[in-house]
Amino acid sequence: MTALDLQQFRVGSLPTVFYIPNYVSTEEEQALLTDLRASKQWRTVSGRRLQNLGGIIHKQGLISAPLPSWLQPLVARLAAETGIYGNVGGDVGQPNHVLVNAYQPGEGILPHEDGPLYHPAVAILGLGAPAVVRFAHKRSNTQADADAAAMAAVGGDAHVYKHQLVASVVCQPRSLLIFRDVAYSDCLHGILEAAVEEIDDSCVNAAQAGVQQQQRLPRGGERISLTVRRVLRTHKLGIRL
Ligand SMILES: O=C(O)CCC(=O)C(=O)O
Ligand SMILES: [Fe+2]
Repeated sequence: MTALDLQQFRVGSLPTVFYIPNYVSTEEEQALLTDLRASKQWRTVSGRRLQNLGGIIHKQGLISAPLPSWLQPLVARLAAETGIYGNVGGDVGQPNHVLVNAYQPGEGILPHEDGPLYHPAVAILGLGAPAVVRFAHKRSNTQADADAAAMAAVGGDAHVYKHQLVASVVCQPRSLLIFRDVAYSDCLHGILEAAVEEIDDSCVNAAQAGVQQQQRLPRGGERISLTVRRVLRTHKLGIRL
């Protein structure tokens, strides 16, 4: 497998976001959806259905488990083609964890950062239905505290806390969203709890995703996404409990 020229898939000016339409074919999508739906690993966490494949993540790192065999070709292809998982001892870094999230129309994921447990780059494959991933600049605690204090001083709500939206990416089914650098380290990302997405001026990939600015995009059906990452510290389940 040869490396892709990622630069040709760069979208927007936020460092650094890439969008690759049709990363998998409709046949591959159907095969993945069939295996994902049949998996016994589904859990419900804070109202969202998810699967942890490759092991369970703890504050200390990953208690690793083998990735399912049907997922291994995709993960190997992602590592070789994107090269985003770094270099490990002279070899291309391999992702070791896949978080699978299922979203019905109207469901989303709150703005969050993926944090320091991972090599700071992530690839998200979207299947089944579209969604919009929005990036907002994280504000420093000092800045947020100063704003909250200023608010409180004038009798306002000290908890009002707005992140600044910097980019939104329409993730069509079968597409790959990759982000790293500032987008990984200094931004939050999330998906609105919307049944219909409003495409606004913050959209950085309207042409690549085949949508128009100001368009309304119905989420349409269930979206299943695969968040593919490399957890930096891993432990084998040999710990005596
Ligand atoms: O489903 C998505 O596109 C986003 C998932 C995500 O941000 C995560 O798993 O950390
Ligand atoms: Fe995330």
